[in-house]
Amino acid sequence: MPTLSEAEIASLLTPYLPNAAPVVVSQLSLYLELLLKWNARTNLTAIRDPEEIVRRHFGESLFAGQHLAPEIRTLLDFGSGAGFPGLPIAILRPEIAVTLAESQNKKATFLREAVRTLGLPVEVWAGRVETMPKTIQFHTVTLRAVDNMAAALSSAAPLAEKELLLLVGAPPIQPPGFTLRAPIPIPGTQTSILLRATRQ
Ligand SMILES: C[S@@+](CC[C@H](N)C(=O)[O-])C[C@H]1O[C@@H](n2cnc3c(N)ncnc32)[C@H](O)[C@@H]1O
Repeated sequence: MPTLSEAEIASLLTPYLPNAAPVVVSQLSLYLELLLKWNARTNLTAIRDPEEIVRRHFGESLFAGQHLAPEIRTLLDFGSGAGFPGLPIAILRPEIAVTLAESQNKKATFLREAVRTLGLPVEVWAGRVETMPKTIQFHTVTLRAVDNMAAALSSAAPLAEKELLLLVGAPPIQPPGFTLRAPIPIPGTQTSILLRATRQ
């Protein structure tokens, strides 16, 4: 028996993604079970309550995913941790080639297992973003809850062809060459906002 039924997951997601498609909810259910199993023996996320994982991690990631332009084909999730926001975005928008970059080995190992279990064509870069080939670019780079956001942004900016999509507590300094758009409130939280920075 899954920890939460698919109906319960869909209901918890309603503020972030009304009318989630059944295929999205069933993929998220698999992801939740795997995350709970791994998190019981290795610390992937401090959020342990399944409903909170659905709301905060899945919901906020899917909310961000809905603010991506329809034409996006490539996306890098910088410091993906246990997969947020990149993996729910890959579930929501399977036509996007998503790369999850994560420098901690145990988290990158989990990400590889999650991608295999979910059967998603997602790449995992197990290392620091700064060690990626300098020639690579992605349409959009996402960042959520990355420590030292200023340093992360200066590493992320050259990789973003069009846009940075940030889930942050407060607007950061505007990265050179980008225009910060108006902050978008995220449902269910006063502590973080969604920010788009588009290349000028
Ligand atoms: C606080 S966690 C947040 C994870 C996830 N984005 C989330 O919102 O739950 C930040 C993650 O970024 C990773 N990280 C930080 N700097 C990185 C870098 N330069 N390259 C790759 N991963 C990085 C860390 O290992 C950590 O797992």
